[in-house]
Amino acid sequence: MTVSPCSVDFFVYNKELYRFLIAVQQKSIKSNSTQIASISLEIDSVDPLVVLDKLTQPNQLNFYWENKGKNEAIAAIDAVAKLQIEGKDRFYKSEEFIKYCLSNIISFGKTEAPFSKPIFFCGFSFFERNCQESYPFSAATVFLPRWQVAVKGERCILVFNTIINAGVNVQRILHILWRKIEILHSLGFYSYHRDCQQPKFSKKSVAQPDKFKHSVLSALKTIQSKNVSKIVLADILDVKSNTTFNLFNSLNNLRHLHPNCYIFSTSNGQGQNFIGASPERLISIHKQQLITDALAGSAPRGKTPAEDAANADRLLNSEKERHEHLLVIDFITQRLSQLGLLPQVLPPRLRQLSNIQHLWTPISAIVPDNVHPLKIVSQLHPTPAVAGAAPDVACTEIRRYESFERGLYAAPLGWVDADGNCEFIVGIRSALIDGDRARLYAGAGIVAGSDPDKELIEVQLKLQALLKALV
Ligand SMILES: C=C(O[C@@H]1C=C(C(=O)O)C=C[C@H]1O)C(=O)O
Repeated sequence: MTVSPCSVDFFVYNKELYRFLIAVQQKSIKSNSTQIASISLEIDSVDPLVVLDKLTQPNQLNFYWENKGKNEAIAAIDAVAKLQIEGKDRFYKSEEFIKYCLSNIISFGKTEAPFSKPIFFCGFSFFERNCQESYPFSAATVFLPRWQVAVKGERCILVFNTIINAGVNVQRILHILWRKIEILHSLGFYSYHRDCQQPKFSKKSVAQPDKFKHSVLSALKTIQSKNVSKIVLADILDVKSNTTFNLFNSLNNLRHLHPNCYIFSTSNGQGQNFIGASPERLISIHKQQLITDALAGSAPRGKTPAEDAANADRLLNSEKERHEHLLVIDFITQRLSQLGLLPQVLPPRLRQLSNIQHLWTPISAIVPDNVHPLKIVSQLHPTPAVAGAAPDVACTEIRRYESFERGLYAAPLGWVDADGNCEFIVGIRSALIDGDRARLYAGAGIVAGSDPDKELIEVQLKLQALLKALV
């Protein structure tokens, strides 16, 4: 049953909700502490991207997440609780923040439905601190949204989180909720048309290709002489458009162009957005079943089926690419074992995207109750897929070679719920959007045997895939 302010059930619900909110308020008064009421209701289906487009304000944090393969999309708008920090223990502090918030949340509604429990949205940066002072996102942002609209298959769930203390007017809160449901219903018929009109880019600068190739050559020498077997080097593409980038049309393009990737966007509430279409899952945990992707080793898609199959064959049999890939598997299995988990390496396969294909090995494990998802994220980030091997040494080299701030690029981005379910991706194939400017990021793993020309082609291929979607 879905709820709407005009349905017959509305009055029953309204009464029940009123009683619930009054009870939460009484608890807040008794315990002299602020409580968070989390109300979940099934509503008529609406596209979460439309919700984000129509309901978000520029000064609010927001988060968008879509996985077409799993028939899932979530929009999270505005924050009732947030943490923005930096430093070595940012994952641990985020975990503590989430646990503290959860101890003050009281839920109402259909909590057995998908995405009906309070969810915390998280974005971390690649390094524990951003060196570039003007970089617009914190090294860690975690927030509990005020509004969350999620679609899973045919079902659409609204979660409304609201602060309750002695001073709030419960009637007014209910009025805000029903008004929002009315607006959401009015958005149900709205849909996007693909916007293929590329803007005119008045300025487009690839960080000089020669500089990138020079860095690859230099990294190869370091790999020969030092205790590091892989360094992932990234490059940027700065674009200035003649109009402001349209975030929602760009995301709509991304989900059509990359249906088998995770589509994501997060805003800092100050006008900047970090968006992308990532093929790489860092971890997902569903009912204690963890899956992580070892994804490294790349080849272009072919123009014909025969060329495509030949490229795939070459990739699967290339000693260099397999070595690059194995470093990631070894690291992930080691780190999971250190946490007391028993990783199972599943058979290797190909992850074929619209313009590129990767070697892909899913790894699974059962997560014990006492291991929080963010503990696993902190153990796994950064993997050799985006840093190198060993990651610590590789990170020092990355700072030496790359003259730009990685920020949220190649870093964990995702959500965690109250039951330890979560999904985090690695923020690759991504861009920072700021008005009429965009900075696109892409990288490639350098190992002994890497060819600077081929690595540059790989990076450019990845950048182009994203550039095509921006409008
Ligand atoms: C670093 C990136 O991608 C990573 C590097 C890959 C490679 O070098 O083969 C493949 C997939 C990703 O793990 C990126 O896209 O920016």
